[in-house]
Amino acid sequence: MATSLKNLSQYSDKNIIDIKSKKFGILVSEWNEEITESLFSGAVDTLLKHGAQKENIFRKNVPGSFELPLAAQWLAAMEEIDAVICIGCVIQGETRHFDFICDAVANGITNVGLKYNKPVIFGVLTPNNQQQALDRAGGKHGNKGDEAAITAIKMLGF
Ligand SMILES: Nc1c(NC[C@H](O)[C@H](O)[C@H](O)CO)[nH]c(=O)[nH]c1=O
Ligand SMILES: CC(=O)[C@@H](O)COP(=O)(O)O
Repeated sequence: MATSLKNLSQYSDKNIIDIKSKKFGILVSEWNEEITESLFSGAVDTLLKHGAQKENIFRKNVPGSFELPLAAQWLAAMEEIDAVICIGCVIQGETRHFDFICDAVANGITNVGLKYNKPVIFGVLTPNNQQQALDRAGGKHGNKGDEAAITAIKMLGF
């Protein structure tokens, strides 16, 4: 289903586990900062809304989305981290650079979760333009950060 047909901030909150003791690493790409800060706020607000403790949410910045997989690996390797949320926004430019970054980031993040057997969430927007990004970072289509956070919570309750 296309995001335009669903709101990223609307989800079922049935069967949500107690996450008071859970520790979350959140990685935030500095590229497209206006967007990624909105995504980060959405993720944190959602975690806190469902009972996470502020002192159990650990933020680290990365230069760009391409660095998310390596940083996710560093966090996932920490025994005390229960889940990692990767926040980024890769906006299509004039060249194929977009394709290479998006593929590398998606595959890299997937592999980290599989390697460390814990939720490593893809909270990365890959829009064609700035407006599509704004629409998904607290705009008319909701906030991808909300979706990433509730996904982490649900996976911890698997
Ligand atoms: N163009 C975007 C980038 N580019 C930077 C890369 O992510 C990476 O930091 C660089 O290639 C050095 O390894 N990153 C984004 O997150 N979003 C973009 O739109
Ligand atoms: C996704 C990117 O790296 C992109 O913003 C770079 O832009 P361009 O393809 O015009 O160099």
